[in-house]
Amino acid sequence: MSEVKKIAVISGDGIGPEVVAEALKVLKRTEELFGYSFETEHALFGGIAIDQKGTPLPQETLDICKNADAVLLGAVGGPQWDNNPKELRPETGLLAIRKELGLFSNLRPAVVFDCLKDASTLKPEVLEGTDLMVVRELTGGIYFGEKFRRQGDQGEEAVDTCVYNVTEVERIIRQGFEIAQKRRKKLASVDKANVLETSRLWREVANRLAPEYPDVELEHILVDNCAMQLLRRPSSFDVIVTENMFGDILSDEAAMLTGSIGMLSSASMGEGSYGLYEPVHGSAPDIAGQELANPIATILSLALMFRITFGYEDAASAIEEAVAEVLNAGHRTSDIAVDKSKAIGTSQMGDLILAAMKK
Ligand SMILES: NC(=O)c1ccc[n+]([C@@H]2O[C@H](COP(=O)([O-])OP(=O)(O)OC[C@H]3O[C@@H](n4cnc5c(N)ncnc54)[C@H](O)[C@@H]3O)[C@@H](O)[C@H]2O)c1
Ligand SMILES: CC(C)[C@H](C(=O)O)[C@@H](O)C(=O)O
Ligand SMILES: [Mg+2]
Repeated sequence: MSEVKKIAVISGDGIGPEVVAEALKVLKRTEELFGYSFETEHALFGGIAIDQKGTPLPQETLDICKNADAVLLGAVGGPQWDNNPKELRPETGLLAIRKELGLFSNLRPAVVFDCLKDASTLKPEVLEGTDLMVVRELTGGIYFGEKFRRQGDQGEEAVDTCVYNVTEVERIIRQGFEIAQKRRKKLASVDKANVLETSRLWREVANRLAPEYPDVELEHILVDNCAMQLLRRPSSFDVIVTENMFGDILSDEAAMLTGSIGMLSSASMGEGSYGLYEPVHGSAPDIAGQELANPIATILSLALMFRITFGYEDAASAIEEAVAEVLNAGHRTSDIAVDKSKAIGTSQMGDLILAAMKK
């Protein structure tokens, strides 16, 4: 019997509980098939925590996460909290949990499944062979800089500051190089060095580190051009390393290469093997409670947890192969279905993936 691994489970808001429920079914199936043991502990987070505990990130939730080996997160947010003051917003909790757990590196793989090429809005021949990884800096930049309002000469002003120190930049760019070394050895460092001082520091650091990774081909690309090239030549990208806000935007763009944001998984890491795993998508209030959510992003995030935090490559591959098998057999949730009338629901998709899992 293997050692019991502790997983903190945060369902959150909107479709969060629906997609996490499917991932937990897969977790249980993994125990049965491979003999691994997991202990799960559920914690309140986001809008539901604001309603029940008066804060998006209760101390108890943070403690449960810190005591676990990994965290599985659904999504947070919703219109009912959109007009709350900053400290009572679900998204504030999301930034706080990333910071508190030291998760500076957010890995967002975007892989185009052959059978889903017709689900994308782009031409299939453009998507052919696309398999890229966005490495997004997650605990710095404009998300975490000082923010305030003030009175200016022409009325009220709002200020968001973007700060990066050299240590923050160096550790994430090293991540980019190291991940590229294990892949196709191409690194696109994305910045706005023609305008932003933080980006000029970013580029200097990338150039300084490059000689330490002579096997990796480094390309600098401005973020506006990168947004365009992602649609023009997506398959030419291997690893993209970029700052917090650019990574947020480019990863949603990359989602559409795969057909839907419901396909995009993510891992948020610090220095060690501890990680938080969540789909890239949000709480999708427009489809919540209707069995319409695609659970694959969350299920694939669980596969990333098995691979990266626990080193359970067999279980990770079993999940990924089961997802591919179900998609190849033509099953689709409505976000990736060409013929929406044949689409299946959230739990049906989860059940099919379970059934397809093999040792
Ligand atoms: N990590 C997170 O928890 C996270 C991430 C992004 C947004 N949010 C929050 O979620 C709320 C909604 O944000 P949004 O609408 O901009 O982004 P969103 O990702 O929730 O939804 C964007 C669109 O994609 C669709 N979609 C998303 N996930 C899907 C899935 N699994 N299956 C099928 N369709 C899916 C939605 O129906 C919607 O049309 C906001 O409160 C936002 O702050 C949270
Ligand atoms: C909800 C929001 C704060 C979050 C982010 O911008 O990081 C989300 O868009 C994401 O991509 O995880
Ligand atoms: Mg985002």
